[in-house]
Amino acid sequence: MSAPKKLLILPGDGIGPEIMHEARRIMDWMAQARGVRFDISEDLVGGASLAVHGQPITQQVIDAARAADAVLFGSVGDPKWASAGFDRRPEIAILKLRQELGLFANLRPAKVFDSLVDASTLKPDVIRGLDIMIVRETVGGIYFGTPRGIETLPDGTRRGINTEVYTTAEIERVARVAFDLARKRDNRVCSVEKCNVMESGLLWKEVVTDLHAREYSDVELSHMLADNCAMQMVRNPRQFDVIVTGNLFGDLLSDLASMLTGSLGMLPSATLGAKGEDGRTPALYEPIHGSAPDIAGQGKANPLAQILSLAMLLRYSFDMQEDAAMIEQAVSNVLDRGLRTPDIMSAGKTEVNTAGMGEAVVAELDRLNRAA
Ligand SMILES: NC(=O)c1ccc[n+]([C@@H]2O[C@H](COP(=O)([O-])OP(=O)(O)OC[C@H]3O[C@@H](n4cnc5c(N)ncnc54)[C@H](O)[C@@H]3O)[C@@H](O)[C@H]2O)c1
Ligand SMILES: CC(C)[C@H](C(=O)O)[C@@H](O)C(=O)O
Ligand SMILES: [Mg+2]
Repeated sequence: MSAPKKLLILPGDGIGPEIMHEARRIMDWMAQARGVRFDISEDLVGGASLAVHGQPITQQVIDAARAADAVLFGSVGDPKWASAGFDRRPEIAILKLRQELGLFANLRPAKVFDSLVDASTLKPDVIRGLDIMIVRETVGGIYFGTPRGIETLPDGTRRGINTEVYTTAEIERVARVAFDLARKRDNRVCSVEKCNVMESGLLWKEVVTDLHAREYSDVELSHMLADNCAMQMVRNPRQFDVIVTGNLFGDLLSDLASMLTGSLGMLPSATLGAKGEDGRTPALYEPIHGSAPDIAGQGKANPLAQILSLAMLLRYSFDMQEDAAMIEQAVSNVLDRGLRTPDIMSAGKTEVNTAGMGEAVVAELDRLNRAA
């Protein structure tokens, strides 16, 4: 029998530990009801790590993430550390993990569950059946380009600097992920940049166009300026299948896309690296939202993005298609039955707290498992 898969769990800050608790509930159920064995370890990141180790992520955690078959991440960020200095931000934990593990392709699917069409602030007719995949580049662009920093000018005023940098290789590898995904979906990619203003955007467009002509001419390719894309996503989001874009635009567009599905608390993500010589693909799974300090500790957080991130982990890293599909089905059924955390609550539905939603998903999994 092969060794159990190594799973590193990093709950983080704010609502992170609360929603991770519900994902763990699912893992416990899988072990007990389906005999699924994982080699699970858990560690500190973000403000939780700063409080104990004085740094947002330790080398030990980075090494453990590298050694794991997959990482399930919660969220980081805590206003307590706002004045601790830019080098001691909790958010460094996720940025460092992406960089150190080479996690360059962040897959952010925005799918509308039928029973949540009324939860979106957009009209049901606009979002019913929506299924978009945003592929966001996550180790380059303005997040990491140099020069960067804050400098004091001779006249005593200050200047903040960040630089958008993309190389051909960085653009090509993320575009390849988008084209490959499109082939398994509706076969359409929309590449998003601002080539009208930024040279890095111009290069982005050229590289994607060249790669398409060389290797992916069977896929329909379109290009869109990022500002127009934000508008089109609200006007007519179903026009999109796969969107591929850089780090910052992808961050903004995916938060926007989450509201089409009803709530930021609904969107999971997978961030993948390049396959190594050992045949393993480094991967981290996390909700796209943050630590939500405004609702932390109140039992109000929606755990579904975290639970759906676990489903993505099972599908992409462990090839457990049946288990992943069963979790997604359980989530869908629970929503069909009218259970809602406050962020997706509407008239006539039943409000539950974070634990209530997790328990309901487990009960539904149990029902589906017995019926199978
Ligand atoms: N990957 C990450 O760990 C990550 C992602 C985004 C933001 N952050 C960090 O999180 C902190 C808070 O940032 P923010 O407030 O701008 O963004 P946020 O995503 O934490 O919250 C934005 C809004 O959405 C709500 N929300 C988010 N997740 C929810 C959930 N699961 N259920 C119900 N409501 C939910 C929050 O209550 C809040 O009103 C900051 O420190 C930020 O840097 C971390
Ligand atoms: C916390 C922050 C560094 C992060 C990002 O900007 O990538 C977050 O907003 C996200 O979407 O994962
Ligand atoms: Mg974000």
